Amino acid sequence: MNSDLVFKYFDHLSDEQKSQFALLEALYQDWNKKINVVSRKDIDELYLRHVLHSLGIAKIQRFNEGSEILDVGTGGGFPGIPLAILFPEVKFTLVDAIGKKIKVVQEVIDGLKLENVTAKHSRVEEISGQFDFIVSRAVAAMPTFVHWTKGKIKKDSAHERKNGILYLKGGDLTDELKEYKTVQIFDLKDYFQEDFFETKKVVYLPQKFKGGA
Ligand SMILES: C[S@@+](CC[C@H](N)C(=O)[O-])C[C@H]1O[C@@H](n2cnc3c(N)ncnc32)[C@H](O)[C@@H]1O
Repeated sequence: MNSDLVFKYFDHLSDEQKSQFALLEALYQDWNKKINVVSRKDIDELYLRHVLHSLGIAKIQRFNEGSEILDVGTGGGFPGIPLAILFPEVKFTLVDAIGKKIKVVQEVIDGLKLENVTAKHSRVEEISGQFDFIVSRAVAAMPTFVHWTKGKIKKDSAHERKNGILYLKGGDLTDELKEYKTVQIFDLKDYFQEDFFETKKVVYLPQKFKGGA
C-alpha cells in the first residue's frame, strides 16, 4: 500500500503535495524505529489507517485560505499532518501533552518542509489563541473534549459551516453524543470504499450548542 491510495480520492494535488504524501511512509518508518508513535500494524497500513482516515475530515469540510486549525492530541501528527499537506494555505497548530510525540511531529514537519504547521508540547487546556475549527482523533470522550477546548473556537465564521469541532470517531456514538442536539455525524463509508471505513465517522459539533459545556 502506498500514497496512490490518497491520490485515488484526492486529485488536483500539486507535485509538491504528491511528493510530501509519498515521503510520509519513509519518514514515519524511520522515526518510528527511534520513537514509537505508531503501532507496527498501523505503520504497515499508514496510508489507509492514518493518512486517508485523517483526510476524511477534508471530505466534510474544506478549509479556507488563512483559516486556523487546532489538532488536539495529535500524537504522531494525525489528523494534522495529512490535512496540513492538503491545505498548504491554512495554518495548523498541532498539540500533544507528550514531548516525544511532538519531537516526531516536528521531525516530520521539517522533513516535509511544511511551513504552515506549528507543533506544541502542551496540554490543550494551556494553549492560548482561537481557531476556526478544532480537529482530533482518539483523544477523549466528547464531554471532556468540549470542556478542554472551551473558549478556543473563534466566534466569527470564515466558512459557510459554523466554526466548531470536527472529530474522527467510530462505532456507536448514541450515548456519548446524546446531550448535543446540534451534532452532525458523517459516515466516511460514503466517501471511501475500503472496509476500514465501514464504521468510521466524522462528528461535527458547531460552536454553539444546547446542553453542552
Ligand atoms: C490515542 S492518542 C491519539 C493520537 C492521534 N490523534 C492519532 O489519532 O493517531 C491520544 C493522544 O492525546 C494526547 N492527549 C491526551 N490528553 C491531552 C490533552 N489534554 N492535551 C494534549 N494532548 C493530550 C496524548 O498524549 C496522546 O498522544
